Amino acid sequence: MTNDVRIVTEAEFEDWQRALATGFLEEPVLAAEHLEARRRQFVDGRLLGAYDGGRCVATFRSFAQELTAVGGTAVPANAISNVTVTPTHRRRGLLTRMMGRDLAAAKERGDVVATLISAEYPIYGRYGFGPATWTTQWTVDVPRAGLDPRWSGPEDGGRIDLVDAEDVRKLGPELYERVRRAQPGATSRDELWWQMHTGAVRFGGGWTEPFYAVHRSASGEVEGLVSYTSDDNWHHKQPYNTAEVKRLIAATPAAERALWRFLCSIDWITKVKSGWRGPDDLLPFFLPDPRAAHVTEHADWLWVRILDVVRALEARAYETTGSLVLEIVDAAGLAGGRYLLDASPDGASCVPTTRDADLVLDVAELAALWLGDGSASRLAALGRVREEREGAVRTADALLRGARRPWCPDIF
Ligand SMILES: CC(=O)SCCNC(=O)CCNC(=O)[C@H](O)C(C)(C)COP(=O)(O)OP(=O)(O)OC[C@H]1O[C@@H](n2cnc3c(N)ncnc32)[C@H](O)[C@@H]1OP(=O)(O)O
Repeated sequence: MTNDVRIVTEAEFEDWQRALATGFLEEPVLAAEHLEARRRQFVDGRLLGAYDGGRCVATFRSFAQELTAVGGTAVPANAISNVTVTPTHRRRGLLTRMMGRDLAAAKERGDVVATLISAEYPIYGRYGFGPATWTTQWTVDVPRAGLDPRWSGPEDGGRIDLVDAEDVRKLGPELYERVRRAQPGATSRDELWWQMHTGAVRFGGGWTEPFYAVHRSASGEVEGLVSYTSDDNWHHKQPYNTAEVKRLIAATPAAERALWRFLCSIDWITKVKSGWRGPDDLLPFFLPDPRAAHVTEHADWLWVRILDVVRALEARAYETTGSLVLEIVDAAGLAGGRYLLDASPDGASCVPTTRDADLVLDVAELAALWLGDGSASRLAALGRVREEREGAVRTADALLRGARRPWCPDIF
């Protein structure tokens, strides 16, 4: 029997939510308060469900987002989340049908890309998504770092202040807007995000109220914000506690340095867990001994699916001048074709062309190249980019690679 895939009505939300919790192996029935909180996502989201005899057996949600391209332009993105298929209905093509429907709608609407954070690596490549940002977590062994134990605040006239959740909801959004517009790979946050991440709206159990600290520059401007928790490991002979960073954002390297320095100076704290950082984060090099920062995780993070090659390539910035004819293979028929990219630091044009291709690649490979992280040479070595004109791979690397690696600070 084929299951019906359709848009979920408000009256069906509770059943959809139960299916979602089941797919993510969470308690299937939510407390009324948490259900109401989650219902708020319904307002801004596009919810799909698959139904079997009136019961929801698969879930899918997408919502409007912005993604920062290389150079700082934010492009409209179709963010995908809450993808589940109930274990009794797996491997019958339900995800494929929901994805096909949602991506077609996003293309029709004019979104430039679709984005998601993938639960497992093998799921989304088949739909044209490629891993476009990576994340690294470090644990700092504070005594080993070689920092001056007498530190009592920034030396440059800046200051660190502990603040409350309410202050974070007031100060955070403006700071984050500044940060994400300068950070390729960063995605937008809405008001609900700030409420969820400061405890004002709770989706379920597992919330520990963090400490919040802001960094202000010498002129009083808020330039950095950190939320962190600490474990309860106090021992009367030898305190050894771990501070775990939930989120740390900074608009300047001075604010970034000061916040890490602050975390490493808190009495009793002997370890600082960094949370999800960009793979070329400055953290280890703020420490006199960078080896005190151990990598504990390194993994793919934001997956991107290019829906509109012309607008994607014209939206980003280029450090050098060059042209390339890219042949993009797209099995779903959403973005495939041959495109001539003419790029320079003054801007770029991208148009469909009948000229011979310089490089042939799948749309999934274009994602990382577009966001500045991919190496065309590496992809060519793996056989995922085919060079049709000698030197085209080198041109692609010179044109497309970003000066810093992209980073998406959020999970959604
Ligand atoms: C953005 C997010 O929300 S990420 C969260 C994703 N959700 C989860 O991980 C929750 C647990 N898993 C699930 O709910 C399901 O297994 C899903 C959603 C991953 C897949 O749903 P299904 O309906 O079974 O997928 P569908 O039948 O459409 O499969 C399509 C293809 O992908 C393959 N595939 C699906 N899931 C996986 C997987 N986890 N690993 C490898 N291959 C997979 C299928 O084998 C199939 O391949 P084929 O076309 O070669 O036959």
